[in-house]
Amino acid sequence: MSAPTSSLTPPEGARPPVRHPDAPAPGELLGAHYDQCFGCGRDQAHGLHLETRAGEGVSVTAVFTVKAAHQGAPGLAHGGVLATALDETIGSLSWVLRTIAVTGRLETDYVLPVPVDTELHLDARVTAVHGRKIYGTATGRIGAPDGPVAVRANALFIEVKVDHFIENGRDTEIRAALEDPDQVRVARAFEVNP
Ligand SMILES: CCCCC/C=C\C/C=C\C/C=C\C/C=C\CCCC(=O)SCCNC(=O)CCNC(=O)[C@H](O)C(C)(C)COP(=O)(O)OP(=O)(O)OC[C@H]1O[C@@H](n2cnc3c(N)ncnc32)[C@H](O)[C@@H]1OP(=O)(O)O
Repeated sequence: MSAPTSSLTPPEGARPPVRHPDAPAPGELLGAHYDQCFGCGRDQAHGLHLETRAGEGVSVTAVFTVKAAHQGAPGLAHGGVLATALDETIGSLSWVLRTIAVTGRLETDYVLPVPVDTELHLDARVTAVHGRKIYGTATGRIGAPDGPVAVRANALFIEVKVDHFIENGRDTEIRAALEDPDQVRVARAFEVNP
């Protein structure tokens, strides 16, 4: 029987990721890509408020503090919320690639329960790129960057243009985003590729 293949395994011909020359410096705090984003948005009252920083190479780190609103079982984080934190962290690699991409597939391993009030320290990196397909991986650790591994994910992101959002988003929010100079500046920053 041949080895199992997965859409999360980079195909032959995939290449290593390239850090964009204008990527934020390692350690630099990445802003929100959208103020209403459930993962990183500053104005999203119900969100995770992830604080993400650029790393070395094509990597990022993030911190997510688990709140009572994120519970699934008493005193423990909901698995879907943890998947969101992993998804958002991998998605933030967009800032380092300067490429807009959306999640096509996300596979999550839950290793340890994560209590409320935990600071979950996440790190993510791009492992390979093949055409519009971007392969990423992320790990979440409890309490510190070298704490015990609680969650892991592998993901396939697909590169899209800003038009993806303009064509698919609800009119009200798209109009507001296009009228917000800060939002337009963020979107433009991702459109310029060498
Ligand atoms: C003006 C407002 C602007 C606002 C935004 C501004 C800036 C944003 C900037 C930066 C973003 C920064 C950070 C983001 C951080 C976190 C966000 C979290 C990420 C998310 O939470 S994001 C939401 C969830 N996400 C979706 O909402 C996607 C829904 N979906 C689709 O919109 C389509 O489905 C799409 C576009 C994915 C593909 O559609 P498509 O037509 O363009 O391309 P196609 O189907 O041809 O796929 C091309 C190749 O990918 C392979 N492929 C595709 N899907 C696959 C799958 N699932 N599994 C395995 N392989 C797959 C195909 O097999 C083919 O492979 P091959 O080339 O080898 O044949």
